[in-house]
Amino acid sequence: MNEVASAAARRQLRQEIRTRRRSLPASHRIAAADALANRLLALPLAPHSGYVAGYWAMDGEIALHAWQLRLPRECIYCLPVLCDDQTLRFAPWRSGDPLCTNRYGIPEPDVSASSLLEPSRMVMVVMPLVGFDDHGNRLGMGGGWYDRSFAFRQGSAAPPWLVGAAFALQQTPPVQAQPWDVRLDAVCTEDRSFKFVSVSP
Ligand SMILES: Nc1nc2c(c(=O)[nH]1)N(C=O)[C@@H](CNc1ccc(C(=O)N[C@@H](CCC(=O)O)C(=O)O)cc1)CN2
Ligand SMILES: Nc1ncnc2c1ncn2[C@@H]1O[C@H](COP(=O)(O)OP(=O)(O)OP(=O)(O)O)[C@@H](O)[C@H]1O
Repeated sequence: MNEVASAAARRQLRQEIRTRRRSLPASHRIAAADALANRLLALPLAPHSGYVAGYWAMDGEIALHAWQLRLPRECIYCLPVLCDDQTLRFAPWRSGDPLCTNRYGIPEPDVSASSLLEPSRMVMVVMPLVGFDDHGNRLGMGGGWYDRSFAFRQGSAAPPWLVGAAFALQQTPPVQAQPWDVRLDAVCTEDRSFKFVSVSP
């Protein structure tokens, strides 16, 4: 299959996938969030303790609430916070903790700057995405937030483990990696898990 290479092709692919994703029926979303949680918890790289990052689903993204609720007791669920240096930090968040909205209208923990955690503190990061291919390439919303925040993983091993979460319909033909792209270690959908690295026990 032809590689998706040009910026215009990526833009068009993003729009098509986002439109299809938004039109998924609620019944599928509910079952998919549950199946996703099972798959994320069953990954060989899934941690038993430490900080794990999720996201607040928007724009029809697959939801993480089932995973958050079923995490091992020693794992601390965190949400991303947009920072002025154009990278993400993370903050622990449980249902009921205060939230504010960021520039995209996405809720994020309402905490002081001093309690934000660096991306390198995470053991596992479940990343939102628009599209993914079977090599672990990720097409995001186009802001470069995750690539900038986890650029250090281009030259170093996990942790943090980087795991994409998506509906199966978000799989794309091979996407040409950009120089700044950070490859995913795994992708979980409601249907299957893709593992792009080997994990020693
Ligand atoms: N749930 C979730 N949280 C996330 C991300 C994500 O993809 N999903 N991000 C992943 O990086 C970061 C935010 N990045 C984003 C980048 C662009 C747009 C967006 O809506 N863009 C609009 C137009 C731009 C605008 O409104 O200013 C669009 O494309 O329609 C949203 C989030 C951090 N948090
Ligand atoms: N490590 C980096 N250093 C500097 N700029 C970067 C880096 N990573 C990405 N960018 C910038 O971000 C822009 C958007 O990148 P890209 O289209 O790959 O975003 P994305 O992965 O789709 O977005 P997101 O991570 O927000 O979902 C790029 O044009 C690039 O200029």
